[in-house]
Amino acid sequence: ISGTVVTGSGTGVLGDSKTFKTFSTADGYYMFDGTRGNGIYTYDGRNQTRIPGSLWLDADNRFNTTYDRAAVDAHTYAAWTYDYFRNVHNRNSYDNAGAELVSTVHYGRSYNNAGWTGSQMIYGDGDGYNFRAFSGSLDVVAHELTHAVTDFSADLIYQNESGAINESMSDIFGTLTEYHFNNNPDWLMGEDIYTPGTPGDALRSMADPTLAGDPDHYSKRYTGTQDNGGVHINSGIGNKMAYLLANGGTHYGVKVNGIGNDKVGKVMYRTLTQYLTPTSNYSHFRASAVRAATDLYGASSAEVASVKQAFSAVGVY
Ligand SMILES: O=C(O)[C@H](CCc1ccccc1)CC1(C(=O)N[C@@H](Cc2c[nH]c3ccccc23)C(=O)O)CCCC1
Ligand SMILES: [Zn+2]
Repeated sequence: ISGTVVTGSGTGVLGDSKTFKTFSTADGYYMFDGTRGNGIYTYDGRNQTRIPGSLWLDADNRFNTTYDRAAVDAHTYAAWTYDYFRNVHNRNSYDNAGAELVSTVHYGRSYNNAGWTGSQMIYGDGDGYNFRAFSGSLDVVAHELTHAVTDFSADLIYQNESGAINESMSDIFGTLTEYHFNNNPDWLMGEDIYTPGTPGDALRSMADPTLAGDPDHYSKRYTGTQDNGGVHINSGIGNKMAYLLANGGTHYGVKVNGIGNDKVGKVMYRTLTQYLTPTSNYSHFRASAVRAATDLYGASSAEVASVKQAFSAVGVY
C-alpha cells in the first residue's frame, strides 16, 4: 500500500498522552512506523489468539478510545526500545539488521501475560484485577524485545540456569530502558500493569527479589521443575547482582562499589552479545561479565573489581 509517514497521537494504558509514527493511506492511518529499521507494526488481536491479527487501522490518526490504549503503548514503547538499543548499544533492531518489530495487542481474552513468540511480541489485556494491559509498562515491552536480542545473540536455552540468565537479561534491559527514558524508573518489573488496585507492588523486584519470593543468593536457588526450572525465580540472582553492580551496597556481608546504570548496560550488553552461549550457567555468566568488563575498562579497573564483588555478593563464583 502507498502512503506517507505521519505523527499520530493518543492515550496510553495509564491515561497518559503520547505521539508516535503512523502511516497515512487512502484507507486511513495504520500503526506502521516506517522510520525505524524495516518498520514497527502493531496489530489488533481482537481478543482471539490468532496472530498477528489485523494491522491496526484508525480513521482520524487520533487514538483515544479505551480499546486504542494498549496499541498506543505497544507501538510507542516498541519504538522507544528500538531507540534504546540503536542509540545506546548501536544495535539496529533485535537482529542488528533492522528486523521488523511486530506486536499484537488484545491477544486472547483477559489473557494475564505477555510474551515473545520467537518472531513477534504478544500482549494480553489482563483480567483487570491481577493485571491490566501488559503493553502499558515500558519495562515489560523492553523485557520482551530483549528476549529477541538474546535469541539472536547468546540464544540462552530457556530453562534452568541458562533460562534464568535469559530472564535476568530481559529484566535488566527492561529496567535500563526505563531509566534511559526516565519513565518513572525503578528496579521493579511490571509495576505499572500489576494489580491495578494495589499501588506500589510489582511482579518482581530486582532491588530485593525476596519481596516476590525469589532468591537473592545462589545458595537459595530453586532446583525444581516448575516455570521451566525456575527461569522467573532464579532470575532474582542475576537481578540482584545487576542492582548491586549499578547502585552499590553490602549484601550478605559482601561490599559492592556501584558503577552506575550506563556502565552496567555496556558490560551486560557485551556479556550477552559476545560471551554467553546457549548453555551458560551462573558461573559462566560471572566469567563472561568479567571478560566483558576487562575488554571495556581493563583488567585492573574498578569496574572489573565491582563485577567480581557483585557476583560474589550473590554467591556466584
Ligand atoms: O516474557 C516472559 O518472560 C513472560 C512470558 C513467559 C512465557 C514463555 C513461554 C510461553 C508463555 C509465557 C511474560 C512476563 C513474565 O515475567 N511472566 C511471568 C509472570 C506472570 C505473568 N502473568 C502470570 C500469570 C500467572 C503466573 C505467573 C505470571 C510468567 O510467565 O511466569 C515478562 C514480563 C511480564 C510478563
Ligand atoms: Zn521473559
